[in-house]
Amino acid sequence: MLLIDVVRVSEAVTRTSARLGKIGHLAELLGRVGPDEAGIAISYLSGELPQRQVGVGWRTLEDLPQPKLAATATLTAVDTLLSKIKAVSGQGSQVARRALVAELFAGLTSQEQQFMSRLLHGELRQGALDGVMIEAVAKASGAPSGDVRRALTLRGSLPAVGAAALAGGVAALHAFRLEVGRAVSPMLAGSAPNVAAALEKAGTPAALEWKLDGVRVQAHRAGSEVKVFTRTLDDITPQVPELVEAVLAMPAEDLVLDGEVIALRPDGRPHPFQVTASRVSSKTDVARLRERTPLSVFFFDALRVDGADLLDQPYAERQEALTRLVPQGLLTPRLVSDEVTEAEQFFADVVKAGHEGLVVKSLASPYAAGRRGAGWIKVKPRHTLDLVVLAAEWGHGRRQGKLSNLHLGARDPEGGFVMLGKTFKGMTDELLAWQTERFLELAEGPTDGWTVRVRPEVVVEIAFDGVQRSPRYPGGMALRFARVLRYRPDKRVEDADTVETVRALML
Ligand SMILES: Nc1ncnc2c1ncn2[C@@H]1O[C@H](COP(=O)(O)OP(=O)(O)OP(=O)(O)O)[C@@H](O)[C@H]1O
Repeated sequence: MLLIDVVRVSEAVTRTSARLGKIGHLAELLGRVGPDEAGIAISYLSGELPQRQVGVGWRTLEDLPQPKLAATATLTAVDTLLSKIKAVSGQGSQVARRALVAELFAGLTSQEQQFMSRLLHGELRQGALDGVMIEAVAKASGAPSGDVRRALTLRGSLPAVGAAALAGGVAALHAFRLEVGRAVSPMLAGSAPNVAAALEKAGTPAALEWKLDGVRVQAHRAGSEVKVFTRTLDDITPQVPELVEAVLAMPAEDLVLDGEVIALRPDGRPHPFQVTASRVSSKTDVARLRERTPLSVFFFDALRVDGADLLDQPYAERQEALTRLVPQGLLTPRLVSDEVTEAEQFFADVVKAGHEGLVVKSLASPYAAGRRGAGWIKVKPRHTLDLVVLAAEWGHGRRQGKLSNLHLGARDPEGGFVMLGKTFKGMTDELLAWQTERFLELAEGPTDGWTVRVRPEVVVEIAFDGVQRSPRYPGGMALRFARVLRYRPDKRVEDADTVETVRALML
């Protein structure tokens, strides 16, 4: 298939506002693409490269070669060149990479060049499109969309799942199983404003588990080999030797466990989140870092033990498997209770111990991989949301010349964002300087000299006192006393909280 076919469909999808219309355009193309190129087409249309990052910056794309007049580049040819670009590294790599980038762009028309530049910069990435793409794959392959979703949670890659569905239909989708060594999208938690509401949602008795503010980890073991993945399915095995050793010491050779790693101080209280995050992301000198900032491991779920998949088993049974396997000190502290006062006391204790709050879990719920399942509900003393910055206003007075007041949006699962309020609180001078620079880079559209609209790419963690009804904003609700806690460069826009999550917090 030619790249131009994909470019045209991508443009048609952007122009169409109706969901069904978007699905129709995508399904039509997927019905035509051959099995070898289906994965590439789905990647590009989702705004991603199969190679993820290829290391081409703006500088490399400053002066592009003359575009071709006729479109002849095939998806395969483009993909092969991108793989070559990614593979070039080491001495003199800049020059070699530039030459390959020039070769790639010299084969494209100007319409394709524009598409490819935006693709390389991640500007076409839209998490909201995932749902649409799942429906399109279902439509083009004749498989139910539920089957596409399930395979996706087990494989985590829409291009791989989509290509399989298009080639082999339902049967190919059913062949996706939990595999040791291949990361599964982790189950996520919904929210409740307090412990009583969480218990009501989960159904009693429910399990109350400490919510540790560390880094989510999924550990896989096959024989003597262990692999560890993050919430975004990145392999971090070399960075977390403590976890690898803990898993190797367990009496099962075939397992997949879910948990959290966190850096604790000698007195057992947690370090600030950044300390754990930076320890986990540091790749060099791990042995020395480990001495200075050891990681503690807490497991809270078992997805597979000795050949048995537990994903569809109720929480209570998965816990039994977990407690048989994992030493007491490595289990996340928990309490099973059906009493609000007891549960509130447990919540107060965990917060006093310096931790984030609780995750309240329904004893009957299966492991809803990749979903914000109703079976897990988080409760924190301070409400926080991960929101997307939609615009920023120039400050005045001491903040003259700085972009200050942020317009905050929650993700609409149907696409786009719903504005929930503004805040200029919680910003240090350093943060103001950083955000001014960042948002000017992301500025788009006309400005009234006051408000700068920005591409919705930055996720910020906001603390607030509650959600109230408000006719002023399109979602009919607004945050009370919103303030900035920190930016979340570790989160993608697709990971930001949705309007539904916010609605669940309205009292
Ligand atoms: N006992 C626990 N059970 C489940 N998740 C836990 C637990 N303790 C800590 N966590 C962490 O909390 C997260 C669950 O909340 P959620 O699914 O909303 O993720 P999140 O968006 O990263 O939330 P937050 O920013 O509030 O940590 C998990 O991803 C995990 O990292």
